[in-house]
Amino acid sequence: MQLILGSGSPRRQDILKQVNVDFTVRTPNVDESQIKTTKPIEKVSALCKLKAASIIFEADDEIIVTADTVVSYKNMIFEKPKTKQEAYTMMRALSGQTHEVHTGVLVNSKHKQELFVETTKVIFYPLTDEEINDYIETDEPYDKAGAYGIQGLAAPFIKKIDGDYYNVVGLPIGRLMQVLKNFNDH
Ligand SMILES: Cc1cn([C@H]2C[C@H](O)[C@@H](COP(=O)(O)OP(=O)(O)OP(=O)(O)O)O2)c(=O)[nH]c1=O
Repeated sequence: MQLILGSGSPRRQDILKQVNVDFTVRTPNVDESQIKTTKPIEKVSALCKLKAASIIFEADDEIIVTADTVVSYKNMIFEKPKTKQEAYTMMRALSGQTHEVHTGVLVNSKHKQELFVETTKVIFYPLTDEEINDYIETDEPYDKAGAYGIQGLAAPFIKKIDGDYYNVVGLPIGRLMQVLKNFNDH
């Protein structure tokens, strides 16, 4: 079996490296705007399927893992902010509140697919305008769902999490390894 990480996300690659898993990267190429659903679980599920469909098997024994992460708050989905204004709005909404981070993961071989969605609750401390404005001046928000990186400069904003930390960073490694352990390729 050869593990292919179907993701260009440096965080997902770092998490797999951290646990000494051998893998190669194949970056998906998709137009995420095709997926119109406003339901977060449906959305991450559809997006990891779409990403998987854009990656070609190069050998019969490959297992290709794709993932997608969104933040949901009330009835809104927060993806990557495109502008400073969007990043501000997301941080302002999350300030002092509880939100959810959902990561969909698809494990795909030529014979079998397994999809799951892992959810982590995150509680933010109340943030001042100065904290938000300083943060959105950094590069950090713009390639991250919800406009923050728990693993970076946003660490002090976090009051509490309930669930898998690695899921917030983009890859729920524990659950993924459980699936891979039991993934019978026949
Ligand atoms: C909430 C949060 C998200 N993120 C990241 C994880 C994901 O990389 C990103 C969400 O974008 P995704 O669309 O899930 O993934 P991606 O575009 O980075 O990579 P690819 O499609 O090639 O797999 O947000 C953090 O790094 N820290 C956080 O605290």
